[in-house]
Amino acid sequence: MGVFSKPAIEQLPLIRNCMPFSGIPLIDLSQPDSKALLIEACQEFGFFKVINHGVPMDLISKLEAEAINFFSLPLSEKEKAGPPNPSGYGNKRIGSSGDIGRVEYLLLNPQSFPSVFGQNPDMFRSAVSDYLSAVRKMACEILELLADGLMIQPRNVFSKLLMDEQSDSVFRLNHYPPYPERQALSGKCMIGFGEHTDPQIISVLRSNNTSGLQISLRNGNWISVPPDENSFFINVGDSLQVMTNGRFQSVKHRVLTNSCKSRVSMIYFGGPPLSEKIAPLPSLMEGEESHYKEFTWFEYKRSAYNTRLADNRLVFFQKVAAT
Ligand SMILES: C=C1C[C@]23C[C@@]1(O)CC[C@H]2[C@@]12CC[C@H](O)[C@@](C)(C(=O)O1)[C@H]2[C@@H]3C(=O)O
Ligand SMILES: O=C(O)CCC(=O)C(=O)O
Ligand SMILES: [Fe+2]
Repeated sequence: MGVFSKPAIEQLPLIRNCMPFSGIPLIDLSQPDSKALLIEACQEFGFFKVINHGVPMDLISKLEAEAINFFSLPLSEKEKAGPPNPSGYGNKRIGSSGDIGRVEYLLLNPQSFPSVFGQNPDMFRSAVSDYLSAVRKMACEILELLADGLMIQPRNVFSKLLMDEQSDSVFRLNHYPPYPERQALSGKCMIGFGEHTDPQIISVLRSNNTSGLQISLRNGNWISVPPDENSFFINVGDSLQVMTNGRFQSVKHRVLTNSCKSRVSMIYFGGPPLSEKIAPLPSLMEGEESHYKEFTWFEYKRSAYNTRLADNRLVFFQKVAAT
């Protein structure tokens, strides 16, 4: 992969940061009241933080150490694992429509790892695989609680899509180096990962203790999410928005760079099989019209991957309301 030209990245706007927000919904998975809180969080924010999640800390630390090792390699070594389509190393360019950010990353398809992979590919592969099994289990538990909360049966309507052998899930490791020079001078931040919603059903994000993640509230205000390396953050994705006929809404989020510390994040994007029809669940539709045209995950993904990060990808699949 070629070196990204300096002027293009320098043209990224500087953004004024905001105060960390203390009102992010907190779900304790060990508590019996978590169902109702989960539903409220998905309706109000499309985003929440999870504690008592059951993912062993040693799996998280092992993978984080592998990721740090990889990102510490010389660029020429990392580029041997590129480009990131569909799996591999990427640097500054996000997707194929011209988006850029202050980030380097590994995009991994859990089913097919790139063959060139840092210094000890087998250790890396097994750290990713152990982590993903535990995180997918937690994601399924959350989706089953959501089905219970919505009073949908069977309770695995969402989770079975992630458990399917053909599930089209993605895993991403992001590294945001610190950018002290311009930021320190201006007190503003640069875009690490531009604003977007995630197209899949659910995303499970874990980061180290470096800030940067922001979400957009329903009123359009951006708020900073205080980092917490011991917890997970969950995003409602576009597909879950459609399956709930808009009752839950996918959350717009972005990452700003931190002026003095590296941020390392790991995100599991739980997606359905490519052939799966994505449509509102009939049991949620009593007396309601579907807000969406019919489409498969393959059709949505193909369309989404041709859009820019900040685009509203669902707009092409929305039914125009009759007047
Ligand atoms: C600009 C893009 C990058 C993206 C594909 C897209 O065309 C629009 C969606 C982007 C996104 C956001 C969530 C995940 O990070 C991702 C892997 C995904 O499934 O959709 C990325 C895509 C990417 O980086 O290739
Ligand atoms: O790196 C992060 O913290 C979030 C990145 C993100 O939203 C994504 O990769 O889709
Ligand atoms: Fe995202």
